[in-house]
Amino acid sequence: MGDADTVDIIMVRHGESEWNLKNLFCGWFDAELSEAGLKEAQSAGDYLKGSPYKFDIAYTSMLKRAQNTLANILEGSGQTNVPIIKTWRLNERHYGALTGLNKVETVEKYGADQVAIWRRSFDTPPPEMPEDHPYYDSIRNNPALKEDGPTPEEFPKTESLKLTIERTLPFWNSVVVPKLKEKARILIVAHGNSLRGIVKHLDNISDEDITNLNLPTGIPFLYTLDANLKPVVSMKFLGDPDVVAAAIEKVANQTKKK
Ligand SMILES: O=C(O)[C@H](O)COP(=O)(O)O
Repeated sequence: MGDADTVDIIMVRHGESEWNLKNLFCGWFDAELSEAGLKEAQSAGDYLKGSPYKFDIAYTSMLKRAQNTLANILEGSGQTNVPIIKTWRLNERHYGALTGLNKVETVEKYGADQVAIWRRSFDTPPPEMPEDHPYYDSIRNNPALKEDGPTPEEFPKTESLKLTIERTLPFWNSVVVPKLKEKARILIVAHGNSLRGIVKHLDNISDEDITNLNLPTGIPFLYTLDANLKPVVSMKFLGDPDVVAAAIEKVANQTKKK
């Protein structure tokens, strides 16, 4: 737990989605949680219920896999009264033309090195999503994005991690940072790559080293920040270390044949 000079923040990647289960590139497609993902969210809630962590406010994306993970965490930890702020700026990175493709099949078609660049490099985006792409309309016309979404000019057709960070950081700096400075107790439930961007920013991880970071689904992690919002505790996963390691490995290996 933080002390008088520090502040804690808990972050969680959403539980496994239906498209994670099918090993499809998801991005801005609004996939549901899988049964396993729902259970992950409920387990995270149970864990937090028995922990000292209580929240004053929660932030999440405009995508239901993150929103439903958050709802289950708050319900499981007995904190359903926590106000929730939703923003497109916490959405998963947009996977462009890869959206809906199977990750292993994409490796077979383009090679492991190219797919690794598209998944984990800092500034190389996947190919743009064309307007005749099977998922272009459902993404572009997602009603959730009418509540809070990019302007037509901002609406991405693909995103690198760099581009994702460029639209997440304005939210982090203008909304989250002032709350952290007030010592608010914050929970963020978002996505593998929008969270990789926040982690990169907090820990000042190099553009090269960030390629090695994979975040597991549904396992909360803690940052404890000093008065200058510099980490004194970085990415401390709140769960069994063996379970965490296996979950991270599972994400890394999604592009490998079973
Ligand atoms: O958007 C997706 O496909 C996943 O949520 C993240 O996929 P990745 O781990 O392949 O970046």
